[in-house]
Amino acid sequence: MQVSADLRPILGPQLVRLDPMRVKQLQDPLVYEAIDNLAKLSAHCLQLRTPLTTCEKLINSDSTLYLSWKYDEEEKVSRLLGFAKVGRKKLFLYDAQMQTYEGEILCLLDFYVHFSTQRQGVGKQILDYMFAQEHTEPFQLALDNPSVTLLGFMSQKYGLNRPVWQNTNFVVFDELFQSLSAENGIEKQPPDGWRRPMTPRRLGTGMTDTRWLQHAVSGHQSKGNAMAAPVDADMTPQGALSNRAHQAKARKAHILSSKPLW
Ligand SMILES: CC(=O)SCCNC(=O)CCNC(=O)[C@H](O)C(C)(C)COP(=O)(O)OP(=O)(O)OC[C@H]1O[C@@H](n2cnc3c(N)ncnc32)[C@H](O)[C@@H]1OP(=O)(O)O
Repeated sequence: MQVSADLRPILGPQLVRLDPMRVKQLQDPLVYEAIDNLAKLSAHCLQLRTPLTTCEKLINSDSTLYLSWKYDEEEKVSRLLGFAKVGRKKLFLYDAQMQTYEGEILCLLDFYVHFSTQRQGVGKQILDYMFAQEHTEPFQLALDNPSVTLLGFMSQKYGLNRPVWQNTNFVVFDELFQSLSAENGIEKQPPDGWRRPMTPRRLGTGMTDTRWLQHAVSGHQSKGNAMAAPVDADMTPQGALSNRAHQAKARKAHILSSKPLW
């Protein structure tokens, strides 16, 4: 995304952290437009009707944008290369054994590198910078409805290849739960803001044990959009990389295209 101006005095270094206050302080229509246009490409890539990211939304949110850009001395233009938008969200999660957890976790909400610059290491640079700034390890990140490309990226660049899909379309990695589990018989302390709720009480006759958890949460509550069809719990990496990503994408597209009920 090209801007015919030298953005060095405005943006500073080539990898920049833009929290809502910083975005507000930019006060530069050129930069706002360039970020919004890059976010539109991200939405187009994911076949979303509305961009997940705009500067206006960022200013009014508690999300942070990590932006990679560079100034081309020869052509005297600035180019926005890619961005990652993250935010902390309180999530209710279950692991592959249906143990339940809840806590605040850093979520990757939107991640895009301009198509002309992909597979040149920009995405990894952005996430590495983000992890350092947020004092977070890659396995502690939740991905909001990740694309197949993003799952491949996390596997290849960070060795995270055991995604655990949640009914909310978030994905966390098995390593997150491993880091919380007992070591040498001693239960590890969960991170701040985390607790593992008691095993849910049995419903009905008790014939179903914990199976009800698989289908109990059928839609994204915050979107107010419960769906009739539950997502199949295919926990194999292959299944996660293909079927479930497509299902999640289809569900998200459905949610975005649904007419409001009122
Ligand atoms: C929560 C969410 O935001 S979900 C949406 C994620 N965004 C997208 O899917 C949009 C399209 N993709 C992109 O914008 C980028 O490819 C990103 C952001 C996923 C990664 O950025 P890049 O700058 O390409 O990453 P980087 O160069 O550091 O690493 C490349 C790795 O990403 C993966 N990857 C990137 N593009 C592709 C592709 N077209 N096909 C398969 N794997 C790919 C591979 O693991 C690749 O490693 P390799 O080139 O050694 O095979």
